[in-house]
Amino acid sequence: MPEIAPSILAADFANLQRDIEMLNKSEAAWIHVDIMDGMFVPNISFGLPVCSAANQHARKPLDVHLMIEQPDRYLAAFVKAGAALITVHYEACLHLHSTIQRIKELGVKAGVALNPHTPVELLKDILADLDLVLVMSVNPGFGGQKFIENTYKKVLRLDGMRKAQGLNFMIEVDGGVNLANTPKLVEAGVDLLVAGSSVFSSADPLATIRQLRQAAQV
Ligand SMILES: O=C(CO)[C@@H](O)[C@H](O)COP(=O)(O)O
Ligand SMILES: [Co+2]
Repeated sequence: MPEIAPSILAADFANLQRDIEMLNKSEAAWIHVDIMDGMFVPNISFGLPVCSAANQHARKPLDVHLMIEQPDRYLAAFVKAGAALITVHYEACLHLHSTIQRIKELGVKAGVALNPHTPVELLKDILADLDLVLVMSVNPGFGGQKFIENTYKKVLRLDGMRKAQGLNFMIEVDGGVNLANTPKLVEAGVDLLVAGSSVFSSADPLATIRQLRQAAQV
């Protein structure tokens, strides 16, 4: 069943505990944590202390999306800070296979994210090692951007590769996800939908998460 991972990038940082407690009560399956270093992406979000603080209150697993250069330097620290799943960017890893093995050795799930211009076919020889592939549906770095329509085709191709290889990694889509595009994304093969501004900018975030989950039952 497709699940929802609200991104706390769009939460009220001055009331982060309140917003995480709201997510605890919600139908969200994961809490998405966006880490940006101002180098891999042109924005700085927050780092280890905020991830740790979120983890102290979260009763859902943390899905940590590392938008940072040379992520190997921080893998162990993010596991200590509460990550249950760590996703690194294909474009940020020179030795991706080795990075994925290190994440797994640390005892958490391992994912790879692809920027909008990166073809899913480049992952062919590492798919069997992955728990998740994150298809970026905006250019990484900011919340609140417009969904890129080519994402559907990428997800369809990735789902085809998953079936052809008999694998069961999850497909996650991140950026501009809303009630309107959720059904088509699920039909294309998405298992996990990240939603930042569509949840936290809505009048009733709890209801929006419920509606996103319903929209995903296609
Ligand atoms: O990784 C990112 C952005 O780089 C995302 O996780 C955003 O935080 C999603 O925000 P919305 O597009 O849903 O507002
Ligand atoms: Co993200």
